[in-house]
Amino acid sequence: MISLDDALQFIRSETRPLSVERVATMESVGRIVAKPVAAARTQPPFAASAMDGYAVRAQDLDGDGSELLVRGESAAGHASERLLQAGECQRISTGAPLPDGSDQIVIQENAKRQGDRLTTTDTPHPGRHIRRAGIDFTAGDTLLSPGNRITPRSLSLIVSAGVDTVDVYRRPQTGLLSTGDELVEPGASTRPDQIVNSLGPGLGALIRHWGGEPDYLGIARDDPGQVRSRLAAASGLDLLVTIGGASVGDHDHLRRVFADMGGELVFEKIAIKPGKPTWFGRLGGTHVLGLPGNPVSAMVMARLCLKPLMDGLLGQSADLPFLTARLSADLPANGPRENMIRAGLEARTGEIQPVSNQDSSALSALVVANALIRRPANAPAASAGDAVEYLPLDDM
Ligand SMILES: Nc1nc2c(c(=O)[nH]1)N[C@H]1C(S)=C(S)[C@@H](COP(=O)(O)OP(=O)(O)OC[C@H]3O[C@@H](n4cnc5c(N)ncnc54)[C@H](O)[C@@H]3O)O[C@H]1N2
Ligand code: MOO
Repeated sequence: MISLDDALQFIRSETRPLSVERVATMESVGRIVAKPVAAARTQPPFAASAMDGYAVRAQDLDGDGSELLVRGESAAGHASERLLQAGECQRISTGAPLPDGSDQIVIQENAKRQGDRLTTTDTPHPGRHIRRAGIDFTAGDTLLSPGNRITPRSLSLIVSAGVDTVDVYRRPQTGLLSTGDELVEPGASTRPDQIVNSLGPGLGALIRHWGGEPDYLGIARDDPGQVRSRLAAASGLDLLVTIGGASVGDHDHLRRVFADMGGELVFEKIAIKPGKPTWFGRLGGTHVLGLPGNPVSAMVMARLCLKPLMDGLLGQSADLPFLTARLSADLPANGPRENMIRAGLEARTGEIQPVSNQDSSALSALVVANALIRRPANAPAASAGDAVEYLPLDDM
């Protein structure tokens, strides 16, 4: 058995970023940037008013009731053609281009207008209420860098910059294979001795959420021939995730068939709870990650191993973002396996506490939890108030 850290080291050394493809900006949310994204235009493209009011020449203001002649208007989308002359001002709206000759905005609250006469007691402050051209970015500026995930926020940014396409890493094509005679697909009628294949949809959603393209390969029954044909169907994919059949039972054929087909094992068994039977290898050019069938074990190990594996394929850091919090309850000494305790982190107090049900089949407890407390192998008992490492579960 190896440690989680060693398993992650193997995963890192086995994975390389996938090839790069060009996608339309409008379709790019969730993708990982592979090449720097540069602005195709400057924003704002012109000096613009930040307020509704009047564009003036600062030198025309004396702070003592200056009187100006209102001539012309600059509205958003309708730039004024007029050059502002001495003693003149122009009506201007927020976001409208500054007329040539003006260098200050008087907001309308600070002015009194009668016909084409404007009086204001504003003092001269060149640049007041003006957005210079390019205060957001200038054409050619790098807006997004390799490794950045395109979010709704960054989509708005690159659309404003006139970027039509983005070079991103190809999505990992990820096969997903359930195994077991007891499994029934969601929605089908079930006998009392059957179990709904809940991990198929759950892991499929995680694969999509983490930037992959899931390819569901169905349920392989506990039959070596069927397991073989499903493994063969994964050839050509970047990654195959198998569920169940990872342990040592008489009906756990997966690992034997994988070896018969020439699969090369990188590691088997991690000294961790839950998730000990997790294994990792390669079949042809396809990475294979074997997750245990117990639902909590599978979900936890997906977070701990599948996410870093996919991150590696997507040119991302494969590190797990552990944080620190204070315990609000005592913990007993830990055994020889590192323990990932399902826990609730109270955001208000920053305190963390295990949820009551730690069974590796209890999805209800995983859903109540929002974090995993990491207890090192053989850790001594811990007391309320002690600092512990935890992993937030907010991205799953
Ligand atoms: N003698 C030993 N027995 C077990 C060991 C061991 O070391 N020695 N390890 C235990 C641990 S730890 C785990 S975790 C489980 C993992 O077993 P498998 O990966 O072989 O999983 P299965 O036996 O196929 O299933 C276990 C459990 O999970 C349910 N399951 C399976 N697939 C799904 C699915 N797609 N959706 C929902 N539920 C699923 C299955 O019905 C079983 O209840 O082994 C221990 N045994
Ligand atoms: O991890 Mo098994 O993963 O302890 O139920």
